[in-house]
Amino acid sequence: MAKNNLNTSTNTPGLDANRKKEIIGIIIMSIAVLLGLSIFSYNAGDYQYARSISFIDLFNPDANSRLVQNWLGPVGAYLSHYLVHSLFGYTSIILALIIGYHGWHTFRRRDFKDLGWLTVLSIWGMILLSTFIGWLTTNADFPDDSIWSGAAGIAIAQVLYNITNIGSIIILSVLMLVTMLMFVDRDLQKTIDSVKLWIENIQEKMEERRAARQLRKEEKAKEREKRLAEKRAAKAQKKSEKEEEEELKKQPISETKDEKEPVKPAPSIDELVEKSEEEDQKKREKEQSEVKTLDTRQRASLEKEEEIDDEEDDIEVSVYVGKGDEQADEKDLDKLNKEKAKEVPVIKYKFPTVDLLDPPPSEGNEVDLEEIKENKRIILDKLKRHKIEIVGINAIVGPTVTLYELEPAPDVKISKIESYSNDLKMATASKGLRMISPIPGKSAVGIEVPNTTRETVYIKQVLNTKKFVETDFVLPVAFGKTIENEVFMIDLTKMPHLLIAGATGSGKSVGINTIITCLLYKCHPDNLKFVMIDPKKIELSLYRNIQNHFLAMLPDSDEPIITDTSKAQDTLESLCKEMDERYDLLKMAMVRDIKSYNEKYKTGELDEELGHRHLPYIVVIIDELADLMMTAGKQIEEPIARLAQLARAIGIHLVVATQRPSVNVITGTIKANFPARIAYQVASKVDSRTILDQGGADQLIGMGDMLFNNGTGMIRIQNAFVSTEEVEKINSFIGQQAGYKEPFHLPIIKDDTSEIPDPLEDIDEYFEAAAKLVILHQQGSVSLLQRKLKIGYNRAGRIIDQLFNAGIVGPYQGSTARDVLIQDEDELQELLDNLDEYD
Ligand SMILES: Nc1ncnc2c1ncn2[C@@H]1O[C@H](COP(=O)(O)OP(=O)(O)OP(=O)(O)O)[C@@H](O)[C@H]1O
Repeated sequence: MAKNNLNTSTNTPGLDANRKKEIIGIIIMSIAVLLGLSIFSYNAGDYQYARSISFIDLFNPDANSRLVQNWLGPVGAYLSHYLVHSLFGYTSIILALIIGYHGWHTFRRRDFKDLGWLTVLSIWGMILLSTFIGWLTTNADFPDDSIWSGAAGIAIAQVLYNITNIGSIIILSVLMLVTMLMFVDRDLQKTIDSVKLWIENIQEKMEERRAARQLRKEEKAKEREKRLAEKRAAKAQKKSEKEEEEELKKQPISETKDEKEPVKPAPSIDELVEKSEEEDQKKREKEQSEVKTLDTRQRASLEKEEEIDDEEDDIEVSVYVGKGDEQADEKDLDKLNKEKAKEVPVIKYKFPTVDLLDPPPSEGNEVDLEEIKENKRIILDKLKRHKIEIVGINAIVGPTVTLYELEPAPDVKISKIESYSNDLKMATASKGLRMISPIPGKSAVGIEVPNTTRETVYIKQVLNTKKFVETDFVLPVAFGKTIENEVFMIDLTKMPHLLIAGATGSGKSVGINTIITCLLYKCHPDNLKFVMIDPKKIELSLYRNIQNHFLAMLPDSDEPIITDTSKAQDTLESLCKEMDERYDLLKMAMVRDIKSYNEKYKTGELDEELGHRHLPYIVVIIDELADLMMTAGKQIEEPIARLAQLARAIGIHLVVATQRPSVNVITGTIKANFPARIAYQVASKVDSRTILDQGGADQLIGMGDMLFNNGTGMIRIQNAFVSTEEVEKINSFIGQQAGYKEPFHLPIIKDDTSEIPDPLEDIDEYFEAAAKLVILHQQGSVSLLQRKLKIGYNRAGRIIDQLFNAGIVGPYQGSTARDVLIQDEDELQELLDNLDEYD
């Protein structure tokens, strides 16, 4: 539109906007050249002569103007005096270069977007350089009379020196270095990548050349052989003809001789070409079968939406949209959960109902065929320009991105397409463009281009699918939807720990809420406990409401959500102790994992007297590992690594998130023990590599766009969105129910170096009642206290320890209950009276 206006307003025929730009460009470049020449030919004495020239002198051929040596005469003398002498010395030449570059841009009608940054950086570089030289001139006897630095450079250097003394040269040097690096490239990673790419391209070209040379050599050799063979055949024929003649001469009446064995003719050029084509075909097939073996996952069933055929090119694009998983009936999950709750009579519990979740908007996202057509055109255009031929395109439309599967012509190297990913990114003007090369299982390259309008995946769409409702996973987590619109679900017991990273605002917290929500909708509080560590103090605070149902904590802690680093450390150590205890229990029960253990316990095969108990799964959520690592480092790293290494079989699973995926937060030890990793959008390729061991997460587009890597392959998922209101509703639904008397208690960590604790320190309020019970039953057993006092295993165990310390029961005796050392209540009273602190 603007262009049209411009054209109509210019009435001069032949001088359209573009031509004007070219003329202006040439004028600007000429000015730059003149300026450069005047600076280049600066002469210190010129200015005096130039000043003495009067107006009349300009018409006098013998006037002083003749004495001016500057190539641009008096005008040049003035210009160069101000620029070289008064301002920045010879470094002012940079000004001429900048002006010239602007002229060139105008002439080539290029975009000025990036030029602003370069101009500022160049001017800054000029001032810095002249100051640097000025410093050397004034402080290091640089052989110069300010021509190189100019008066301004010297003045700035002087001021800097007066302020920071010798520090000024260090400051200047560092600034110079940084400026130089910025000149090289604003994004150093990009530079390294492009240098790598460049080297790879050269290598590729050299290889191609070598192959071509080899081919030529082989062809020549074959030709030579062919010629030789022909010669030999001709010779042989001649010889045989001669022999025949001689024979005929010798036996003129004899019958015709036996037919001689024909000489094998040399292969023709056509045969050779055919043979080499066959060999190539075999090679290609072998390559393709190798690629196929990379496939790690099944493709979901896709529905073909449309076939777009453009008149401009003859390649049609087949558009596919995943069918999505079948939705369950609204009441299915609730019904199943009701049954499940009945099976666990320990407490009366109602699972959160599906209607607590917001219904997704009724209208789905339309597939934008125009957008697909446009992207296809851009991609093909770009590749065609680089002489890359594509023979087929599929577009798979996902909720956030569309995957274009490009099938290159047989002779095109897949790595060649990959090298143009930056070009394609610019051409499609997309924020994040990810390349998958090759697509596992296919000899095709994938290009993921973000959709202009993305579709939010709501948690209800994911939880209310048959896949989730009917799953028999123990700890099912349905993260969201894949590009094929499939619900992506894992069993945390199989994974078994998750490491999550993503820049701030990328959707980590929503992701953690999705994980917890999935588990709350599928697990009974008797089977699942959470340990929540939230140094940021806000994200997980909503879950305080469900502490008596689902949270596990240290008995002496008054905060169900751990926000303090030292408490976090204690809790992690306590979890290690719980892990060791669980291992002992599993060993005693002679089972290999928690599932078999709980089954055995349920059937009554395990004796409570020996400390056997039902073991709930424990999911430890750490939202912001960086905060903990910064303050406690090794003390936090060690228990996390231990748990991650060993806790899998005994039902303790870690979900650890951080917004700072640097190597001092995600250390080698932590990383090695978390094979399953999730990356939301991160700031750089380096961050992506820290979390996923490869790039890609830097190309994600935020708001729950994530990559999941379980060590065997990578998959892009749109995380399901669960709002804070939904989380609140679920929590208050559970929190309102009666639940257990207290949160699940983790074992107390005893300081090994300290003595046996004072028997009457932190005495339990049930101490006296417990003492009376064991005396009455003459049996010092934990399960007796658990049953009669309706308390948990840990607390009962602690009370037994206190009874032992007070001399009421005897020491631990393995499988049998402890002896009771007091005979009756009178004796007990006497003992209690003697314990003065207890009075
Ligand atoms: N799956 C999603 N679908 C749609 N929008 C989302 C999704 N996940 C996150 N968002 C949007 O992005 C915003 C930021 O998400 P979130 O708070 O989870 O980021 P974060 O990575 O936890 O950030 P921080 O580290 O600062 O807490 C949310 O308020 C929401 O609007």
